[in-house]
Parts: sequence; C-alpha cells; structure tokens
Amino acid sequence: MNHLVLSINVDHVATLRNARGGHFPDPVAAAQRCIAAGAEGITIHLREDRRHIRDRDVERMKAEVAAPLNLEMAATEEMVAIALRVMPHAVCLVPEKRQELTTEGGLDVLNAGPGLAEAVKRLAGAGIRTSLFVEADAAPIERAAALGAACVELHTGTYADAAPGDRAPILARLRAGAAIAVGAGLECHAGHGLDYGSIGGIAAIPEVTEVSIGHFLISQSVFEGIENAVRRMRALMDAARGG
Ligand SMILES: CC(=O)[C@@H](O)[C@H](O)COP(=O)(O)O
Ligand SMILES: NCC(=O)COP(=O)(O)O
Repeated sequence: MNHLVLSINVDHVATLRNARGGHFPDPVAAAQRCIAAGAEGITIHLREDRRHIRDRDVERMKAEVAAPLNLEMAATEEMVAIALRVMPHAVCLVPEKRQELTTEGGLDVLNAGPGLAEAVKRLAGAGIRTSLFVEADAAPIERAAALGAACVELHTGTYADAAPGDRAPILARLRAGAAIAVGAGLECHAGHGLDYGSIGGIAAIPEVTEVSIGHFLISQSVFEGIENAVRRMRALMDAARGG
C-alpha cells in the first residue's frame, strides 16, 4: 500500500513548558527527536489564546526543524498574517473556541462566511499546502474542494473516543469520507485523539496519506520516551498498512 506520513503534534510539550513559565521542555527539541526517530513532519496548533504553542515556537519550528511543518490555526486575519510571514509547508484551518479543552469537531464549512474562502485563497495562493479540518461527510469535503483547498483532514476524535466495540460504523463513515475526498481531487489526511489502539483502523484506509498525532504520544513519552513512542506508532501504522 502507499506510504502513510506520520506528523507529530508537539503542542503538549509546550503545555508542560508553560506550566512553569520557563524554557523546558522545549517543543523544538522534542520535534527534532521525533524526526530523528522516524516521524516525517511536525504539527503545531497556534491557538488564539496561546495556551501552548506561542509565536516564537512557530518561527523556531520552521527555522530549526528539518521537516515539513503543518501549522493548525483558525481562519482569522491574525493567523493568516502569521502563516504568510513564517511560510510553513502546510496550514490546516481548524475551528477554535476559547473555552474548549481541545478541538471538538470539524469546521462548519457550509456555513462559514467569506473569511474562510479568503483565507484558503491567500494561503494556497502563497504556495502553502492548505487543508480544512472536517467531519467525514460529503458536503463539507466537496465544499473544501470548491474553496480551493489541497487537502482535508478528517476528524477522527469521535472514532478514537468510542469504545472499540462501537467503532465500526464510525470507521465506515471515515472510510467513505476518504473516498469522497480523493474523488474530489483532495489529499486526505486524518487526525485527532489517535493512540496505539485506534491507529490501525485509520492507517488501513488507503486514501489516507497523512496522520497527525499529538496528545497521546507526548503523554506516552513519559512512560517510554518520545523516540520509542514514535517508533512504536510508526510500526503499528506500517503493520496496518500491510508492511
Ligand atoms: C485540529 C486538531 O485535531 C487538533 O489536534 C488540535 O490541534 C488540538 O488542539 P490541542 O493541541 O489544543 O488539543
Ligand atoms: N490534527 C490532529 C493533531 O494534530 C493531533 O491531535 P491529538 O492527537 O493531539 O488529539
């Protein structure tokens, strides 16, 4: 089967750093270790409230990590300006609520105002691979293609949070969504909440070409080290992909 790219989200290294207000642990150093261990990209989410990743982290990540940088952000004027200045390899536009603990679902692409279309146009026009974080339904996926996005990232949080015995219908919806995305000419990515137990189902979807995984792997690093956690995830992905 085709290769599945693993992009590690290091947001929660910054969460730990910010807990004490200093410089340790450094999310850039963590990202470098992930790449050395076999990850192929780094994802960071610059939130409007800067609760974990901060502006300087975005700049350093671009300058100091030799791997494609995927910047997750809301489609606001402030964030678009930052992306156009830093020029990450990729931007994934996500919904964002200040009160949420984490991203709760896909973008409401169908009811989005002109700001979303304008953001896609400016980012894609600057040569940044632009993705929309969506639920695995035909309407938002097809609208993402119509807006000129290069990719969609399917929200896997509902699948990952479900009990293993309840996952089959959710996985079937993700599988169908991935086929719709590719049929619409989009690259199909997936992410949110994935762990060692849930990655197999997603990695086995051939249309999915990239996954981003963060909270679980950074947490698991406490027990087995970040390099081992990345290697183990990579091995599970490869096994699900058929070697
Ligand atoms: C868009 C997405 O799925 C996320 O992973 C998001 O970046 C998570 O944000 P937090 O890292 O703040 O939970
Ligand atoms: N886009 C998903 C992501 O970056 C990581 O999400 P999570 O594994 O931290 O839930």
